[in-house]
Amino acid sequence: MPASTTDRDADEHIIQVRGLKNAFGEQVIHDDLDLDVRRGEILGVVGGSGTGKSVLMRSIIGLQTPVAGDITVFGEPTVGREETEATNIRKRWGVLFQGGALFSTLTVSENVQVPLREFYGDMNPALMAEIAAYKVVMTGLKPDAGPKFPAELSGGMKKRAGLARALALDPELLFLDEPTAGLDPIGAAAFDDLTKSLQKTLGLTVFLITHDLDTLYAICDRVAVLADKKVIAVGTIDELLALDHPWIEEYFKGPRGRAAVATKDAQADAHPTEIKSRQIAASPAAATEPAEQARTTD
Ligand SMILES: Nc1ncnc2c1ncn2[C@@H]1O[C@H](COP(=O)(O)OP(=O)(O)OP(=O)(O)O)[C@@H](O)[C@H]1O
Repeated sequence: MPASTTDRDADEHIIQVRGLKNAFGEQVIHDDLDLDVRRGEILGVVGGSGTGKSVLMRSIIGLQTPVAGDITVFGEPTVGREETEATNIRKRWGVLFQGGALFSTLTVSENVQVPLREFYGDMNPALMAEIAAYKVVMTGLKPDAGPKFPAELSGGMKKRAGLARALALDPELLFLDEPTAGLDPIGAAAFDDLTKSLQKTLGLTVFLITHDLDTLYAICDRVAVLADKKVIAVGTIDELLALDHPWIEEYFKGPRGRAAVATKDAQADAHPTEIKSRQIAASPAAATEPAEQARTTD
């Protein structure tokens, strides 16, 4: 039987948010916010500090109960679901929280195994360790990172370890909250390349909160702008600039925005047949090298 229009839309939009309202006491964070995230895209989410980017992410993944509104992920409603019903949806996404949020008393391998234990507690421990080792290497860390504790890792390595944990369950959807914050420019660029490469090879959809203009230009298919308690615009950067909105103009055409464009253009000129944001391999070494190039953040 052919899929109905509704089914097709739900399939195309991995995340659908309608009429979202969030408030903490008198402070209204979101009011009548709508957003669609398309299958297979990297959606950058930007907005001034405190506009509610992280609260939006937490609402989508069920850590924040909205005052009003509907959220569907993979076509399934997530607001007000019973824990047991939500589990099947939660298995299909991975989350990298701001700062990595690794458990400091667990090794990298044990951190990566946390979601496996949560959702597949009866899995053979040797298999869990094997899966963890695979995810560690997949994120560009050396195999010997597995037995290390977070305190023994650089900032870039911690982010990769957090990403390895987010990938533990082979998710279809990845949430990244400011993944390049605190990284040096080369480490940040390498992390961007890693994200793009994972999106392509694993067919991931990525919801990416960032303040990093280089990341937006380098890897995001579309960008959603949060302001005035809503998503005021979604589109490619060119589409957003055509809107003539003062905040968007200021954000993308300010000095840092211009620097990000200049970096992108310079690299496109250097590699006219393959427009790569930065020619930095997503290698473990790159994540720990000192800064050598300019990088722009807002
Ligand atoms: N648990 C909470 N209790 C009360 N207020 C909260 C809570 N979580 C977030 N807020 C408030 O909600 C607003 C939005 O926070 P949020 O962390 O989503 O902003 P953001 O856009 O991600 O900011 P930034 O870019 O600085 O990380 C802020 O004013 C914050 O203080």
